[in-house]
Amino acid sequence: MMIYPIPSHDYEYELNKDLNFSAAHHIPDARAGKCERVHGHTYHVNITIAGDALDDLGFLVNFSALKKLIMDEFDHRLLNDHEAFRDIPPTSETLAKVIHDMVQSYIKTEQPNEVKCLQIILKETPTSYVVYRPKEKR
Ligand SMILES: Nc1nc2c(c(=O)[nH]1)N=C([C@H](O)[C@H](O)COP(=O)(O)OP(=O)(O)OP(=O)(O)O)CN2
Ligand SMILES: [Zn+2]
Repeated sequence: MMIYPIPSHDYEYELNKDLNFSAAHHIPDARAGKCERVHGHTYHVNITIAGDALDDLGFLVNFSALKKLIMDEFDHRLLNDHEAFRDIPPTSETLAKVIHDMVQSYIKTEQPNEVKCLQIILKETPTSYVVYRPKEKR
């Protein structure tokens, strides 16, 4: 089991959601070596959200809603076809930021309580992962 890096904050609540999705991608540049060819991964994502207030259900954010958001967008797709990767390849780094921005935009529009996505961990292979944290914490 992976031990996650922890973002520092002073919010009262912190939520973490793990999920997996399957997708294909390629990095269209010879410098990427074998990754220039289309290949697949079971991506593992860890989403960290924090806030001081819960909604009327007692949720910071619904775990299921977070999973659905990511699965609907990326599961069983070729990531290179996604509009977010029109100008930059779908690497672990770029995908982690895209997922962060999607989650932040979702909670801003759908959650009445003020919550923030503090960190995305994106694990592409058993030996490779990235951590994305937005600059400002609040
Ligand atoms: N900084 C990055 N480097 C690489 C990325 C990336 O997203 N960011 N991606 C790839 C490939 O897509 C590849 O799927 C993953 O590479 P790698 O970790 O080298 O995979 P291996 O299974 O071959 O690694 P082992 O060291 O044999 O476990 C490449 N680089
Ligand atoms: Zn890959």
